Amino acid sequence: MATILVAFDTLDEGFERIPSDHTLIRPPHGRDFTQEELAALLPEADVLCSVFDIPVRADLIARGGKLRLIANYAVGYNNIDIDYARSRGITVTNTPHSVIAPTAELAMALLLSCSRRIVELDTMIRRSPGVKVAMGRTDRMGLPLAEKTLGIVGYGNIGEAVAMRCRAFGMKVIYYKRHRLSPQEEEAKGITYASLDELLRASDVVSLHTPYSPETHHLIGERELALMPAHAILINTARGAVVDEEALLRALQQGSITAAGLDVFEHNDCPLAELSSLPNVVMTPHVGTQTEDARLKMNHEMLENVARFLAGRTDISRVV
Ligand SMILES: NC(=O)C1=CN([C@@H]2O[C@H](COP(=O)(O)OP(=O)(O)OC[C@H]3O[C@@H](n4cnc5c(N)ncnc54)[C@H](O)[C@@H]3O)[C@@H](O)[C@H]2O)C=CC1
Ligand SMILES: O=C(O)C(=O)[C@H](O)COP(=O)(O)O
Repeated sequence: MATILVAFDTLDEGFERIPSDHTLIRPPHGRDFTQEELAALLPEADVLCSVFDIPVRADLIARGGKLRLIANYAVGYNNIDIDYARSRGITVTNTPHSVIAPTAELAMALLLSCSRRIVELDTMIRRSPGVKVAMGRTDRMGLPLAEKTLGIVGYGNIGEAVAMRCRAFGMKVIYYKRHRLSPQEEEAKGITYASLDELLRASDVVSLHTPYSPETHHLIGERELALMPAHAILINTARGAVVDEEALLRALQQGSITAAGLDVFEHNDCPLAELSSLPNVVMTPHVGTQTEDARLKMNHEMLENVARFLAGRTDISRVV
């Protein structure tokens, strides 16, 4: 029978999927296991349940002599040393289905907040409690979305869900990914391919949805930001280091793009301090999947992967 080490604090719902003859090791509610605790517990574990903000590096994995499965509670798995896991024959799974809609909804929330300057206007009202804020007819105008162009960088599950929502707002959608879709797929989805440079030049809104990898590190840097029109908006719900945050800060300060909506940040999800003083930035602290529904579904999806793997099934969300 297997020992399942759950590295992080999570809901209880979903654990009923694990047959009771397996041993579960979970941290006390309210906190995650530390790296030291994980290193001490791993030699006993057949399965490790991990999450995007707990690094699962080679030195930690190496402690798991019996480890057969790392089940990540996230679609992104850049917290795991995948090459080392592969070299050890350890399976890695993720939770691709439950994160799609909530993350796409957050991207829409950031987009609408930026395009209609919601946070800036809300702050104005709060600064003068009980006083009507006087707005000139042309003060603080927003960017309309209808008939504008959305550029999706990384057209996978979440990119597609954002594209679908933006099409409902009347936007034209162009996309960039490594492997272009077939003309039939493009036609069915109502999207047009562009190279990254073409997309950046042509888009009024750019929304990032690639995984983080050495290939996507600083995919959007100074050169790419300079290609975007001055009225354009950048949305990042992917991973912080897909964008060169220093370069983004300069672009926003200099007005070479209009606004940014950011859920993720380059340095361990801690935004550069200077971003906080810019009215044209809307920030959230990596909460793409922070809804009750998503948290439940992610738990179920992760634990279903564990239960199926332990039952010898291959119908799991396997990344390695
Ligand atoms: N802010 C949040 O809370 C959340 C963030 N995420 C992030 O969103 C990312 C995307 O998630 P999904 O859409 O589910 O993944 P996915 O695997 O369905 O789609 C990723 C897309 O990016 C493309 N891509 C990969 N490398 C590329 C490159 N170098 N250049 C251009 N395109 C490239 C792929 O071809 C694919 O179309 C995750 O990897 C994760 O980092 C996901 C969920 C929640
Ligand atoms: O799925 C991903 O990739 C994510 O970024 C996660 O949904 C974030 O989940 P938490 O770590 O906030 O539980």
